[in-house]
Amino acid sequence: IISVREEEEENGSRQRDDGSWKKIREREGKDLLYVERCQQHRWRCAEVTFTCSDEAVCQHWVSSIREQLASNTSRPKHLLVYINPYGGKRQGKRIYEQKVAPLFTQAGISTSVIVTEYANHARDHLKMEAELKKFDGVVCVGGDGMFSEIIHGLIWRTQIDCGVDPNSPEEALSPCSLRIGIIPAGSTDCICFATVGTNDPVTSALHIIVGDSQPLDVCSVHHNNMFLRYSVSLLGYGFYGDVLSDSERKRWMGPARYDFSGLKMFLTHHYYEGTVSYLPARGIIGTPRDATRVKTVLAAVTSKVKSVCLGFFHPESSGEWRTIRGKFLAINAASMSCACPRSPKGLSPAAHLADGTTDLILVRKCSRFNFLRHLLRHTSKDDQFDLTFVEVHRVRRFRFMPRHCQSDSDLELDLHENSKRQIFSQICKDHPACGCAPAYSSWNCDGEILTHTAIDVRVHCQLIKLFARGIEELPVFEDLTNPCAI
Ligand SMILES: CCCCCCCCCCCCC/C=C/[C@@H](O)[C@H](COP(=O)(O)O)NC(=O)CCCCCCCCCCCCCCC
Ligand SMILES: Nc1ncnc2c1ncn2[C@@H]1O[C@H](COP(=O)(O)OP(=O)(O)O)[C@@H](O)[C@H]1O
Ligand SMILES: [Ca+2]
Repeated sequence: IISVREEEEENGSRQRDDGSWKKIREREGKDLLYVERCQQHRWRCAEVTFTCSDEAVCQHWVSSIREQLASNTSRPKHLLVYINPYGGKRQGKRIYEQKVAPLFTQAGISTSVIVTEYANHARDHLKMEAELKKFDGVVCVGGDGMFSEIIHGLIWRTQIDCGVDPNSPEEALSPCSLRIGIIPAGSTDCICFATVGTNDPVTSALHIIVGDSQPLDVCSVHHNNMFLRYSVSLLGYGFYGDVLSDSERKRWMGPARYDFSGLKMFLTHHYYEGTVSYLPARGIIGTPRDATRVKTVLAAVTSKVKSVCLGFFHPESSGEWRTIRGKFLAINAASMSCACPRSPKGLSPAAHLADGTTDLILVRKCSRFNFLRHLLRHTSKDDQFDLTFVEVHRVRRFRFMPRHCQSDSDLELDLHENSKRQIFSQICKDHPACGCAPAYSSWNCDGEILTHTAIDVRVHCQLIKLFARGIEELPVFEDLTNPCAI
């Protein structure tokens, strides 16, 4: 139930929102607004009118429904809304005003709305000015970049308030208590799509109104013990880093810039050398190669319950660091599936939202034809990891070092090759058309470019919470309280 509304008209008929006329019965009716599930994870606000000849009974219904709604502590009552008017197709403000604000009003939610005036406005407002105590949640109207601003502000502020040093890579960060709602109005909107199942402003608004809660893992990214950024979706070096760098110069093209740059970078076919080391996740249920997708926190909780029962759940137990050196077309860390309309199953279809791990996907140097096979599998049912040049590991922590940054002793091992390369790189500078790979790519961190290439990444389990419930893949009326039923 979203809310209950009392009919005001006394006589005849009245016009509905859609223009049609509705007959008012003899007695006043009570409209009940409720959530209706539609296709493909979409939700809509539906309406049903109840009438009763006894006005006292009627009033009793209304007041008890209102009391129950008011006493529901998971539902937000005051929200702080940030709108990026320049994200995606620049429709953020219109989307919020036309589709979302009327629903919040209907549900009795009060809002404080800030339309951002410059990049990082929302982040800095949350970091320093916002009176967070007044609110039950934050709403982000924009794309993944705008969401990234919001979490940077909120996580930073929470650490300062809790006396935790946000710069230290070893520090356990304090979880943020305010939930975040995402109204999709960006270009990719993968964080919304992967946590709600669709990019639809009304559906997102309804998840906020009913007070859903979905914990989410956050990766912290450091360079030489210096904090760089947080990431919740994709950290991508090589292909996705290059696509992002190239597409930033084509912002005027709107969301199509990614397809243009994607094609360009596919044809450019650069590979990068470096060393990846990682700490494999131990004691968790599931692997990135699981055919069955388990995305809802419910399923994650269920597997925890099962593993506790079986006695092998050790959240902190980790193995030894492992190291892989090579030439890569792409190094991707997906902390969630990264599903989006371009790839409805995402970069790592079985990634969990809230298990404290990220899926590290290494795509080694291969032919253009093979890389295309890998890319195309993101759009079909075929397994994108089932290729000899692709490997995937579920990890808690990883580091990357581009070859040119490696220590002297490492490089001495490669001395012979290195001197050859220096000669060739000079030739390449003189003849740029020779197609030799450049030394560095950049990291795409949730759609923002990182300033360093050598990074240390650590997953912080369930650091933030969203107004979402993961993608529902279970029959709606199954007994969700009984783990054995799932
Ligand atoms: C041939 C078709 C291949 C399709 C492969 C699609 C894989 C798509 C996986 C996308 C993962 C996206 C992860 C999310 C990243 C976002 O954080 C981030 C920021 O979003 P925002 O702008 O909303 O703020 N978005 C991005 O970095 C955009 C990544 C987009 C990648 C598009 C790649 C298109 C590839 C086209 C290759 C074409 C080859 C054709 C050969 C004939
Ligand atoms: N008022 C503003 N003017 C310019 N840039 C902004 C403004 N508000 C936010 N931004 C920045 O715009 C960038 C893109 O925002 P986003 O909402 O993710 O759209 P898109 O999905 O199209 O990239 C983000 O890096 C964000 O920091
Ligand atoms: Ca995860």
